[in-house]
Amino acid sequence: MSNRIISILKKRLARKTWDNWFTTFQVKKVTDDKIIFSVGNLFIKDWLQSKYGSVISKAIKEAYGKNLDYEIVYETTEPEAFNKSNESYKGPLVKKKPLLISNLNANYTFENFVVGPENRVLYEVSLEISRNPGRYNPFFVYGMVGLGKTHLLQAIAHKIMELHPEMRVLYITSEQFMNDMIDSIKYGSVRDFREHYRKKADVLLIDDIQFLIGKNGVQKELFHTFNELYDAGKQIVICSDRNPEELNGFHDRLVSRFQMGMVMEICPPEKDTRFKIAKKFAERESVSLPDDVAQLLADSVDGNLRILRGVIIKLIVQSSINKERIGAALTNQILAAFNKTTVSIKRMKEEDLIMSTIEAVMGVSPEEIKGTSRKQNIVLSRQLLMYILKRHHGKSIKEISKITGKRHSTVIHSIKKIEMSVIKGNTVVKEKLAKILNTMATSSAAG
Ligand SMILES: Nc1ncnc2c1ncn2[C@@H]1O[C@H](COP(=O)(O)OP(=O)(O)OP(=O)(O)O)[C@@H](O)[C@H]1O
Repeated sequence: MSNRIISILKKRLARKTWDNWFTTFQVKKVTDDKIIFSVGNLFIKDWLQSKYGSVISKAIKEAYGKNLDYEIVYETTEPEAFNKSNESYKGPLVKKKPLLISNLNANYTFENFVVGPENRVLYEVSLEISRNPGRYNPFFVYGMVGLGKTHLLQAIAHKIMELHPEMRVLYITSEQFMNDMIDSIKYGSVRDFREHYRKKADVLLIDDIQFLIGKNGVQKELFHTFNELYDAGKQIVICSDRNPEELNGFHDRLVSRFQMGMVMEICPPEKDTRFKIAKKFAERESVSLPDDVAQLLADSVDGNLRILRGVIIKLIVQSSINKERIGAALTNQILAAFNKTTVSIKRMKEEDLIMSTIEAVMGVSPEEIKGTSRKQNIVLSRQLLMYILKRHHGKSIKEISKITGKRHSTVIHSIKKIEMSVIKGNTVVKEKLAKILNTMATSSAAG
């Protein structure tokens, strides 16, 4: 009979709804007058009760031929952590004046976030988190590059500040967290660093967590920060380019913390949504985009929305310089130029892209990098390549050794050398590294 309720529900609900909300839903116990269901996540329990209560009641009636009460319970794999957090949460701990302790992009709001069917649930959940910070913890959003993760994170931050002005909201990238940690070690201010992250924020939003892959020391620090905030019932929101299980090289205990709350994927926008997003991008620049142009863009550019935005910005700039109307002709021209660059970038292997960027920034060719010269600039370029391959692209020592033709011990030594330079605050190395990474990010985003 219990299987029957599950199959009735499956039939009544859309596939996407089932996948989003009901995959952990099970019949736990049936008594004469009550059915107890269990789910694997606290947020889902509340969400099902408030949004799908009547569907569940109807399924019970269909299965048993009568109305029966039901209850949904949450079965945790980490009972202590969850219970502790719920008991201890009694609203924001720091009741102070509205205080923004991070820089947010004013455009990244819910109002500017175009919602299509592919991301409606994610949008609703994000709003719900903003209304009840600390209740559904943590909230983990993952998805491919340029799909709006940062936008959504910051929209949550904006909304929480609007609805709960007493809360202190801290938005950071994980790279910033790492740099702050390194600086605090360097300047002997670890206590201040911990105070800042563990005590001052009521809401912590961390962008691009995948940046910490392989960075064990920073992960350890983050783990303690996470636990302290979590135990105090403070909201944690995290985003990443991959789901928690795919965060290879992350401590298991951190991954399991990420999985304790709500994990949701941000999906690529469908064509109709891209049309609306194109209009919104132009509107953000105070320009009205004709429908035929928005349609052409929605048909031509999919995936990374930063490319769509890049095309629209170019379109606006070109039309203003040339005093030319924004129409299909100009749009096609700009699209063609964009396609050339993005296609050639896509065709490149990541190591070739890094090497060509190093060549542009350092003036050292791939042949010189793979060669045996001990010239200072060439050695530094070689070490930077190995460091980026390891720390930013998760390549193994073996793979890096194959790409560069260098021995394992040389690869390990080179990576350590750059790491130490960053920790010690060597400005030349830090600046070159930042320039290479920024150049790569810009070229892969927009060509
Ligand atoms: N649904 C949306 N509606 C309106 N604008 C959007 C939407 N999704 C993304 N954008 C815009 O697309 C651009 C890229 O989004 P964003 O930087 O948030 O992507 P991301 O997923 O964080 O990328 P990355 O993985 O590189 O960090 C931003 O200008 C953002 O405002």
